Amino acid sequence: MAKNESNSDSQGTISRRDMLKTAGVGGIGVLIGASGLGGLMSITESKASSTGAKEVVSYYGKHQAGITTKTQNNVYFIALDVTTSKKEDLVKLFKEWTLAAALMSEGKPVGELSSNEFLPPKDTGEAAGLSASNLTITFGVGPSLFVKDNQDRFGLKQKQPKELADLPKFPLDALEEEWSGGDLCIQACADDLQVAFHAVRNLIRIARGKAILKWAQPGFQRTKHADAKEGTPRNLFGFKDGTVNPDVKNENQVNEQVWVQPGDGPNWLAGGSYLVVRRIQMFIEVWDRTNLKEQEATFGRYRDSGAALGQKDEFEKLDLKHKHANGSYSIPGDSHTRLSHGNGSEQILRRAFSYSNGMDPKTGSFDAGLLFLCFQRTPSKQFIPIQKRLSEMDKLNEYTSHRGSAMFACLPGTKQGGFIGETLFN
Ligand SMILES: C=CC1=C(C)c2cc3[nH]c(cc4nc(cc5[nH]c(cc1n2)c(C)c5CCC(=O)O)C(CCC(=O)O)=C4C)c(C)c3C=C
Ligand SMILES: [Fe+2]
Repeated sequence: MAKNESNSDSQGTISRRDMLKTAGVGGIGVLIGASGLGGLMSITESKASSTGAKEVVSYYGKHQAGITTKTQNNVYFIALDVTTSKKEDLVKLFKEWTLAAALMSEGKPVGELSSNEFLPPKDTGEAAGLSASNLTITFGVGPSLFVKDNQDRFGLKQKQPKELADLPKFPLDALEEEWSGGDLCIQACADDLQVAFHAVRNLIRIARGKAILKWAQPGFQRTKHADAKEGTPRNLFGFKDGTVNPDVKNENQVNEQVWVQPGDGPNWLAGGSYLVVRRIQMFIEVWDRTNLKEQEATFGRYRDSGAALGQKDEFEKLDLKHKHANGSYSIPGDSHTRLSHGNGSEQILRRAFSYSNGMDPKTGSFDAGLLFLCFQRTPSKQFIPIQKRLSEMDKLNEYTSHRGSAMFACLPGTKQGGFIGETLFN
């Protein structure tokens, strides 16, 4: 935050830094009583402000944030397993998560930072003084929340959409249980990794006794500081990744491709979206020994400009018929671009992030790759047919391995006073 900017936003809300000061950490020293956060919020909400909300993505709305939101620099993605067997615990959890997520999205702590020295603070504190950094928190439910080991765990079996099912096994899948599945998921995206981590950490803390972490994967893209022009980010193979995507500003397109529509399935999911996650390892050492011509033939695009082979501009409409003088196609038949595009009828909203988890102890190489996250209205007509084509003959498969996989239904959004999941649980 710039030195002369106020910490408060236009709604009279207050940042983590102001909250710290109010709580006495920054020196002002107001005692917070047993009324805790509720009391504190009533003090702070009346605070007027002169500047607009900075780096805040509004939490409440028809759809959850973090889907058509402009992609942030970082993600912290987690899958959880539910440990409670009581539906009312789940409802309570989603109510608490909603309030906490709304606060954190505004750059506020989830509870008082230091009101009682004999108790652990409600908020873990590492985001104190940090801006909201465009934090978005997106919640999803997996097929196993509905039925696990043939058990209708929470009386929700009748509400399970047909589309919310385990993905089929694709050729070359090398999936590991430790990176797959989950009853619930949380995608926290922010322009600051510490802010994203703080969000999931506090949400897991709130879930204590009700749900546990199953797997977690942070991811990154180039920062907006490093690329002031905010061009298409490059993946760890050095190629621009994210060029062709539905236009999130076009309401017709997102209704067609991304948001589940009333009548598509059970009504509780209308306004939500299906998320497919693939944790794809990329063999960067092998790639780095591959010549540029081969690399470009693998993607069917030029590394430098991102344009399709035989074409000039990154965003030019694909010309799959373009041929070399010798009559062969400029964009090879086994290239990632030709196969993922198909006949253009299937589209997904990709929101992928690179990851780098140090060294893979089994091989001594980097454990690095792509946390492939994509949103869609109907997985059986979007991700599944695309991935079927790719898994059968994509040249990229020589350099990648799908190690993790999961599917979630991201719930519709909610209004202030409501809670995420209300349409499913009520
Ligand atoms: C099943 C869906 C897809 C998987 C899995 C996937 C993996 C994957 N992709 C890249 C890099 C690039 N992908 C590009 C385009 C592209 N990829 C998919 C789908 C999957 N990719 C689609 C639908 C598209 C767009 C197709 C089109 O209509 O043109 C590109 C080209 C530039 C771009 O448009 O983003 C790159 C580069 C990697 C590295 C990867 C797995 C590690
Ligand atoms: Fe791709």
